[in-house]
Amino acid sequence: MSQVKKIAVLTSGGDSQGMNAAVRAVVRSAIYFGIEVFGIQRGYQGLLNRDIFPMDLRSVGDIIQRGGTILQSARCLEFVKPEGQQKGAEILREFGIDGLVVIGGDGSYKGAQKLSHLGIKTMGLPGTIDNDVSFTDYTIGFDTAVGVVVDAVNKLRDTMSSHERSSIVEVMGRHCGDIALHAGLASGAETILVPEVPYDLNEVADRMRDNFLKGKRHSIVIVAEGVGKGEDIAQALKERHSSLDARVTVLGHIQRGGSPTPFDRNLASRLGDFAVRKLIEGESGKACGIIKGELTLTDIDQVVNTKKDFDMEMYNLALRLSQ
Ligand SMILES: Nc1ncnc2c1ncn2[C@@H]1O[C@H](COP(=O)(O)OP(=O)(O)OP(=O)(O)O)[C@@H](O)[C@H]1O
Ligand SMILES: O=P(O)(O)OC[C@H]1O[C@](O)(CO)[C@@H](O)[C@@H]1O
Ligand SMILES: [Mg+2]
Repeated sequence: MSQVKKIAVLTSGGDSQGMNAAVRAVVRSAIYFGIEVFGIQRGYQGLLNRDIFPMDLRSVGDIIQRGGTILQSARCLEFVKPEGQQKGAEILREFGIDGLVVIGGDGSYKGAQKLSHLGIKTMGLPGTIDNDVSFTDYTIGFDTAVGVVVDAVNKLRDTMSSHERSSIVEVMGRHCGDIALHAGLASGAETILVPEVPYDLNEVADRMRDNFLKGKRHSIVIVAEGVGKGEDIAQALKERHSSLDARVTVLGHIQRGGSPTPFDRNLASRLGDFAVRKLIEGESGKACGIIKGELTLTDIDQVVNTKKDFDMEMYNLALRLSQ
């Protein structure tokens, strides 16, 4: 018989497509295994505000296909402080909650780590478009966000080719170039600028000019926001070669919206159920992930202390194929 009788779930940090599918999976699996489930509104802020309510099977109906998060999300500064974390742990105890599932990114994981050190059984689920969480190949929302970027680049290509222009596309990913990399390879971008790889703007400008001379009719540059502003890059390129007619598109929060892809829905469903089953088995202070298709469990301490590797092979491939 499981020691876990009541669990809670929250979504934290920037929302991501598939968070709803993850919440649904947590709620429905918990109920299936005879566990009471509570939702916490607005992440750690809602926890501190005691915004905690029971969830049932119907409360997660009709959400698997919806972007955003029905639990809403927040960035809560109070929770970064030890007093906030202490208060959060006390509130969870007051509600009789024996396990907490935190769906969020690397920052949210740090909050879960702190709660776990305070004796709360926690499970992290990687929910962020950034794909910057270690010990998982993919985070929930990343695939959908990459799809949004690729769709936008497809459209930009049409008009850029007609006018023989360059398109500078600024994409999200605070400190991580994964959205830029995966969208860049999938959309055939000639240049991918990411925080993980140093670059020389003179070389980038020369390469773009040469590509036009070789007969290319457009040039796509994907810039991860961690590198700098697309507008500044465009200006710098034009200063090097005035022939480069570079136009900037900042995709912004559109990347965080829309219906999750089947990949994100399935990832979220598998991970949500896995988190519940692992809590029942007595696991705590862990992060759930997927590595080479297999669901994995890693100490959350290790996850928050490890920076995710950047895939240089994929980066070089993208450059090779876009000659
Ligand atoms: N060091 C920390 N200790 C405790 N809590 C933290 C810490 N860092 C972040 N958090 C909590 O997690 C929340 C979300 O973190 P953050 O804003 O970094 O987003 P995230 O979870 O990384 O998601 P994303 O990067 O996708 O927006 C913070 O607002 C804060 O409440
Ligand atoms: O929505 P906000 O708070 O402006 O945060 C934007 C940041 O959140 C992310 O979208 C991740 O959730 C980052 O890629 C981006 O830098
Ligand atoms: Mg983050």
